[in-house]
Amino acid sequence: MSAILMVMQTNAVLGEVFTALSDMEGLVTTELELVRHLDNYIQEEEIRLKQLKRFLEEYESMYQEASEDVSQYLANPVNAYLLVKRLTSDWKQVEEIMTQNVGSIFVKNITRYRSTLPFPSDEDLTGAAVALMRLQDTYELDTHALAEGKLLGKKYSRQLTAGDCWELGRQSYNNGDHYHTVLWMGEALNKLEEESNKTATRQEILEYLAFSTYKQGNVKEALQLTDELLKIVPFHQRGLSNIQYYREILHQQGEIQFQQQHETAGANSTIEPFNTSKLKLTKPSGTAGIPAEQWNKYERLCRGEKLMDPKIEARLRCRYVTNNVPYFFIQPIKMELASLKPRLVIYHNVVTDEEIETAKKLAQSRLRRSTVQNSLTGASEPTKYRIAKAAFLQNSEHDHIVKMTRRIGDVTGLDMTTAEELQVCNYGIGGHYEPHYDHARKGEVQKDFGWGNRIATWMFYMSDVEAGGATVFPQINLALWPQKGSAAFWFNLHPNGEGDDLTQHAACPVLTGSKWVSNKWIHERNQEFRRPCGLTFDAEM
Ligand SMILES: O=C(O)CCC(=O)C(=O)O
Ligand SMILES: [Fe+2]
Repeated sequence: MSAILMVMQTNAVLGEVFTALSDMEGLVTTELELVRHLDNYIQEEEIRLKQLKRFLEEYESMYQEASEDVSQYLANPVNAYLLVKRLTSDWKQVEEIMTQNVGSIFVKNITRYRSTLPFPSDEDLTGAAVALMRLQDTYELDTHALAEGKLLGKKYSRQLTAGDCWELGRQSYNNGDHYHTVLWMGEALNKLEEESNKTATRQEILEYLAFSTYKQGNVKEALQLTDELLKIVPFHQRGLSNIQYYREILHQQGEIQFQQQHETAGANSTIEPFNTSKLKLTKPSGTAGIPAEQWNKYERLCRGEKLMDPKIEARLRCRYVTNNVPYFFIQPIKMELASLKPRLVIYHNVVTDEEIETAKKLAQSRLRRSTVQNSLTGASEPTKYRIAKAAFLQNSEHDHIVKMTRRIGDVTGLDMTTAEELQVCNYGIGGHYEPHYDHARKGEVQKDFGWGNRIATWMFYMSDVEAGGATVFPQINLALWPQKGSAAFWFNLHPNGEGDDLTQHAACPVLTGSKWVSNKWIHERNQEFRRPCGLTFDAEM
């Protein structure tokens, strides 16, 4: 991935809802409203049907009476009158009730709600499905366990139906992701067998599963699946041409004999569970541009694997610091050394719960899908590299923000007047930020504040995260686990102004819970006497 530079804000509509958990909470209210509407609608329809039933009963009983002896029945002038009445004015009422369109009134009301309540879009659905796939890959989650609503051995949600699995497979297929299509269509196929009320059809599942199985390089299995599809729908156009194609490939590979080419591949008449472990499947690797082994390390760190050299780890200590700030003499700050090279520290209890609440509240209504600045064009655009929402807060907005900024200045000894505004960031389902550098690297365009490059990053952790969501540094085998109230600090640039490539870092996808962080990017200008520039790369901070 070309390094991502400035993180900006936009009003981009794509995936506006699913990208932050705080906005997703609004969807629960939306759903409650819809449930209430549907309930009212059903009640109204029931009243309507009751009225019709009353007419029916009356018509039936009158008919019964009349049919016993028609002429005697009609000899009664009242009966004659009632018969005429029933077939004229009464029937008009029946027709009116029958044509009452209660549904469309409710639909209109709901449409009106769409502008006032948060509603997810199709992009949100795709985004949420992609996020689930990302979690599955990063944390090596088993498809079947996920479909059972289990995460890390714990039952979290209700089971997915065959139809739900099919939909996840279809979303993956539409994204050109055949690996996850096979996993989820396979699960859909197995789930379908257990269902008494079918939520998908075998035919629909097989159509996707067969093709994606082929795309993943399993021609023989694709042939069998297509064969099964053709047993259900013998004239399936695409199925017929695909099976021909698969047979030719297998024949060329010497896998089947010529006479077998026109025979069915011996698909079983009994339905066996579909077993993906027998297939050759290739997991899509991360973002283009990040070497596979680096991506692999990033994922391992996210999963909590310990990769740091124990000798280095043994040199990491905790201590209390005062930085010669009188206030800190009374209450020293607990500093934990997380890495020596580059020097990276964690400060504990450096932001209060009240300050966190203020920052979240101020940001809440302004959270926008994070965009990144394209390093070639300089344009800000929404991206799959960073799925989160962010807002920038000015010091003038609240005394708490001033205090937070001042504290960063006091602890780091750096000048805050050239720092960027405080960026508050919330991650939603599978929200993440792929490996990147905070500073502009050689040849890259960064929004120019006239303050030089981002010399250092200060990041407050404003929440704990139930599972996942670590900040990892793949080049130095380091994972930081969010701890509400603490902050991470590191220099992105060497003292000579060159970027430090070892500071590459990423936000792992959030598995469960909600993650809030806030970044203060500190710039080079005005730090000349606070962090004198050096000539070497290795000068200590
Ligand atoms: O959320 C995190 O853990 C890291 C965020 C980050 O690296 C960034 O916003 O630049
Ligand atoms: Fe970053």
